[in-house]
Amino acid sequence: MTAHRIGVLLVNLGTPDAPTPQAVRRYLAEFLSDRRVVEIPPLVWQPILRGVILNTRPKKSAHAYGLVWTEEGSPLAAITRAQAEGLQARLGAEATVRWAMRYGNPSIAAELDKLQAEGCGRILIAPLYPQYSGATTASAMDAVGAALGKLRWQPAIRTLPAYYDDPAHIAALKADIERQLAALPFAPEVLLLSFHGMPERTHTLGDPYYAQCLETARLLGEGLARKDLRIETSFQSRFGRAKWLEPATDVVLAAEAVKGTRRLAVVAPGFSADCLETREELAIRGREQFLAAGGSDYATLDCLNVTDAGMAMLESLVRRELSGWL
Ligand SMILES: C=CC1=C(C)c2cc3[nH]c(cc4nc(cc5[nH]c(cc1n2)c(C)c5CCC(=O)O)C(CCC(=O)O)=C4C)c(C)c3C=C
Ligand SMILES: [Fe+2]
Ligand SMILES: [Fe+2]
Repeated sequence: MTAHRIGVLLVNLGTPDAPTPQAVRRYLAEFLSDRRVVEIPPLVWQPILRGVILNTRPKKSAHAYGLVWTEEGSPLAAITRAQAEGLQARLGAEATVRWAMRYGNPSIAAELDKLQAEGCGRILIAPLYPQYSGATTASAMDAVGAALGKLRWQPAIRTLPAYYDDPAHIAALKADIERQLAALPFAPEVLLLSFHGMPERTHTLGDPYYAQCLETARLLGEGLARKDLRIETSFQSRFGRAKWLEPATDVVLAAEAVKGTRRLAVVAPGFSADCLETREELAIRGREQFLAAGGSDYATLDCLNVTDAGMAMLESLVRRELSGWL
């Protein structure tokens, strides 16, 4: 085998194969059994997961997925695939680009196998999480490690570091958010930066995610600063009974409306691709929460997805990490 080619593997979280309770159950069972995600001893957690959560949540979540499902499948998978195709077009013959999901399909192990079969002896793993968390970035690398553990002949591996404060990332977000704000039919008084939350305990135990979200928010806030727009930060998607990072997005949306904010836009700079959390939780439920509390105009801005700004940023980060290989 000649293994001189360079491979790039884009990795995102994962998503069910279909918006059905059965498919969502399979996905949640894998996701929520990851000890990087739920840091409760398995002897305590597994009975709760199998006895309660997997009997109730799949039906509710499948309904939510059904509201945002596209002809190309789950938004997260469809957009990650499009990002891989876009990056492939930008890198041309210089590298082979594939994409994988940490949970569900296509799996990290299967895509690493394909890259090797295509002659890639050097592979850059690019977890598409701007902010590092053990629950996301490290978990993706655990899956890479597990796949490598089964190989006699391993490829050389590099990893794209978190890019929460990278000037190219902040500039791409700023340009894309300004473009979208200018196209809105109303002028928002508040721009809410909503990041996915996590248990506060995970932060206390030393996970850098919270600090990196706040730094992205600070840099982006400086970049977007103007007199007629107040920028706020919040954390969404609370799961389970433990205390999560605060302030919670749903609480902030209602509180803003109650204190008189009429026009609000929300954007999620912690997601590289739109997904259930943006298209359903923010765009549908968030809207209901804000309008029910007295708001009049609400918009959810898109993630960077496959915009020129987003793809140019991804290409520049990947080329930088491939230096010496390309
Ligand atoms: C962007 C970073 C993410 C962190 C940090 C994160 C932590 C985390 N998430 C859960 C529980 C759930 N998350 C769910 C969906 C989901 N989470 C992320 C990203 C992060 N999660 C994304 C991109 C998505 C969307 C997936 C999609 O298919 O579109 C879900 C599933 C949906 C549902 O049933 O509500 C759960 C559950 C925990 C416990 C956690 C802890 C650190
Ligand atoms: Fe999550
Ligand atoms: Fe959610």
